[in-house]
Amino acid sequence: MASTELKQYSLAQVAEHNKPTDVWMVIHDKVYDVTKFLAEHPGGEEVLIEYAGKEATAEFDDVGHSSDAKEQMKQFLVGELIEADRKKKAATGLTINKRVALIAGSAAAIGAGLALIFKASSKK
Ligand code: HEM
Repeated sequence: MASTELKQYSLAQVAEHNKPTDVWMVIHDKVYDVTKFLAEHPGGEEVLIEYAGKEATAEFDDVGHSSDAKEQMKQFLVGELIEADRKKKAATGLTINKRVALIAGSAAAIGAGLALIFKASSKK
């Protein structure tokens, strides 16, 4: 797998790169060193510095970055987050499980409701 070739970093290690002269950040569990990109970022260097050493996935996605931007960021990839620190993924997994549970629960409730209606109407 390609991802196993990437260097593994913890959030604590990424957090050490939190100065305007040394900016790392986490986007979708990947670790980026955007220090050399600061001055070129069309969205300005301030936002990148603000997220120096931090998780910036939600903010990156909120901007609705173009596919060009996503292509460009590959140049700054230095590694990926260690499995234990990938909170976002675990949370998404839970959300999907919850959704499935909700749908299954609703289906059961509708089924039970229909059964009651049938029972009631067959008594008449
Ligand atoms: C490696 C990481 C990043 C790359 C390569 C990147 C690249 C780009 C590019 C190419 C644009 C121009 C518009 C587009 O093509 O979508 C842009 C705009 C922008 N970016 Fe980023 N970006 C990165 C990270 C971030 C992060 C972490 C934030 C916020 C915390 C951010 C905030 C913005 C904003 C606010 C704009 C301006 C949008 C506008 O003016 O409409 N970017 N970025």
